Amino acid sequence: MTPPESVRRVACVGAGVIGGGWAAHFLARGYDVTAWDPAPDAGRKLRRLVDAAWPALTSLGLAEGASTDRLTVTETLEQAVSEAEFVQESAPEKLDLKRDLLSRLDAATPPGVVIASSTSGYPMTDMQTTAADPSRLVVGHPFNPPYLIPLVEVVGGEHTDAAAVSWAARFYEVAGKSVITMDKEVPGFIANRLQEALWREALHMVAAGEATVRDIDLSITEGPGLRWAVMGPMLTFALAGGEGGMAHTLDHFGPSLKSPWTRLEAPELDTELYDAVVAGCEEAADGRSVADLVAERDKGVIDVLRATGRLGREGGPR
Ligand SMILES: NC(=O)C1=CN([C@@H]2O[C@H](COP(=O)(O)OP(=O)(O)OC[C@H]3O[C@@H](n4cnc5c(N)ncnc54)[C@H](O)[C@@H]3O)[C@@H](O)[C@H]2O)C=CC1
Ligand SMILES: C[N+](C)(C)CC(=O)CC(=O)[O-]
Repeated sequence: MTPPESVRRVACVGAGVIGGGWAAHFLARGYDVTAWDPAPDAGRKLRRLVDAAWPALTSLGLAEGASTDRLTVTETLEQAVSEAEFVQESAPEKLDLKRDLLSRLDAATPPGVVIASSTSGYPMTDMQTTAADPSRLVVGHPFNPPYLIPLVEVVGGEHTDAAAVSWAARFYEVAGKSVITMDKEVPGFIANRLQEALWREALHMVAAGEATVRDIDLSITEGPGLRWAVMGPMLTFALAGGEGGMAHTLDHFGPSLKSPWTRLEAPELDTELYDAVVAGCEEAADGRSVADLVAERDKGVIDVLRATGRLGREGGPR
């Protein structure tokens, strides 16, 4: 198994929105990228996506030797992976298709090479059922576009070797990604469960004529979204408790979790959950006081407002 730090050749199988974004990311990080996709015009679309992303990636800073010339679009899947040291699968989100494809990739990829799926939510346990060597199959779930959004969620299936999960996590770090490695297989992983919960509520409100699509998006971009680029939902709500932190937030706003207006089944806010959330926020604060966190949040929000041209307009941020 090639050490993650020594990988030079990456294969991207499935080169649509996400596979193309992965190819752009790996190219910008200086890798040789081979890509295969069965669509007749996939190569042209892939090169168009990469060329469109390249100016932004150049402005962000390319790795030494990075070049779009290091992209090779192959005629067959087997050619794409024959010398790959890592494989990123980004085919359609269809379970049977992924099962068959991962088996094909397993058969065609040199032994010991980790194969990661971009799946948005399928457990690897459900996808690795027919592969001859399921031990090297992991989930490496990206966020669109992978060449700009750093997060990748890594998790194995029941038959995945723990070494493959840790290898993949390390490789993604070396390749410039922000990695969350999950110990438990949870459909939808972490971020999709969170953002799709919000999306479900938004769809309910549109269906009930309670909010327009425009107002739903504005409610985030002009509200919580500004904070979420700087601080996640837990620490953000800890600051809602002022000096009392998350403990006060839970005491003050916990009962509203059971409000009749919510459509989402709320967990029982029992002592175990209460203590876990409070302790988790204290750990995340990492010694920073509430005042430190408030200052950090406010600076970050101002930076985001400025970066998105919303600072200083008449009437303040809009
Ligand atoms: N679009 C998004 O925002 C995100 C998508 N994902 C995941 O990435 C994967 C790909 O999604 P998208 O890129 O959005 O879809 P897409 O439809 O843009 O691209 C899928 C590509 O797969 C190709 N393809 C079809 N059958 C194939 C096969 N048997 N083997 C290889 N390639 C095949 C298609 O020609 C197409 O180019 C899915 O698992 C999706 O859940 C993950 C994160 C975000
Ligand atoms: C819409 N989606 C479920 C495919 C989104 C993702 O999986 C991650 C993202 O890019 O938000």
